Amino acid sequence: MTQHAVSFQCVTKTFGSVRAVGGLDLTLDRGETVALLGANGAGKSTSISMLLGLLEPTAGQLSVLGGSPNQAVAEGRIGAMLQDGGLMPGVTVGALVSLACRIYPSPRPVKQLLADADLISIASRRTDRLSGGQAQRLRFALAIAGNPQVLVLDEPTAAMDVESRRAFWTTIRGYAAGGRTVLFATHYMEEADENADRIVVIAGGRVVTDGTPTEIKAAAGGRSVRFTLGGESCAGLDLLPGVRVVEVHGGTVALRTTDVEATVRALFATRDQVPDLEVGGADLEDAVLALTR
Ligand SMILES: Nc1ncnc2c1ncn2[C@@H]1O[C@H](COP(=O)(O)OP(=O)(O)OP(=O)(O)O)[C@@H](O)[C@H]1O
Repeated sequence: MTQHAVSFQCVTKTFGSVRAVGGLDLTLDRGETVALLGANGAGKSTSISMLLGLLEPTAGQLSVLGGSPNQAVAEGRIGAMLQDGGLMPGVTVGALVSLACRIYPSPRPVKQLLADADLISIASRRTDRLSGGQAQRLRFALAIAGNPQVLVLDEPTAAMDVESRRAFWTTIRGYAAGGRTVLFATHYMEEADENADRIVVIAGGRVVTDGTPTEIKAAAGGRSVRFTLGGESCAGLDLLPGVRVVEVHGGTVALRTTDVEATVRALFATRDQVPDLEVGGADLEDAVLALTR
């Protein structure tokens, strides 16, 4: 029996002439929280659908907790929150959560679920009267009703404002802290940066980058040092320690560096002055773009 929570081995999926997933090799260990990033059409949703047994791979092997996706779904060992997961209309939040619990062999207690998803105050509200954020919290409760070891979230916070998003991630982190595996697809880089142990970037349904947020930012030379040239030449800036890229816009220079301290020290050693110096935080979005370009 495999140790992996999730394993894709050379998985492909084609729809007619469209190759949505082109040989995906990816394993997730138990207890990991992994962000799946990629441009529109990169194959994130298709991969997630195969993981949940909603689509059959055209070729390759896929397993969840050592068994097939369908087996894991039936046993409540994998739960999911999908982008357009419909909610049964005309019933209350509490009734729908109770109903979901009855489907699974070892569900979480209904009260616990309502508390985990912050639904207690709206338990008697009808599901078709919920705000976008409340509906997402309900989808989250339904996703964890079977107490799954693997939780899959496809752009879970797309309909949420900043505050709801923050509260939602606190809840997810609490759930993941019990040794569960969480895989989430997102377009929000800061969400991946703040919440994932590991970031996997896919393009054409294949992994192009896989590492911790820090590793990915470092690999792309993710920090920037900016200053005003003030009449001085930019010759030699590309030779400063750590510098990977030199960009000059008007009178401003931006250096992308893997070693901010060494770069700044060398700058001061080689110039009389470094006006308007700014050190930019590592930017995951830039890093991912640089690595997928
Ligand atoms: N049922 C389908 N029939 C035909 N083509 C499909 C089907 N589902 C997906 N595709 C195509 O497969 C590719 C991958 O789509 P997918 O939805 O998996 O990407 P994604 O990374 O989830 O994109 P997004 O970020 O926009 O949600 C796209 O080119 C898409 O048009």
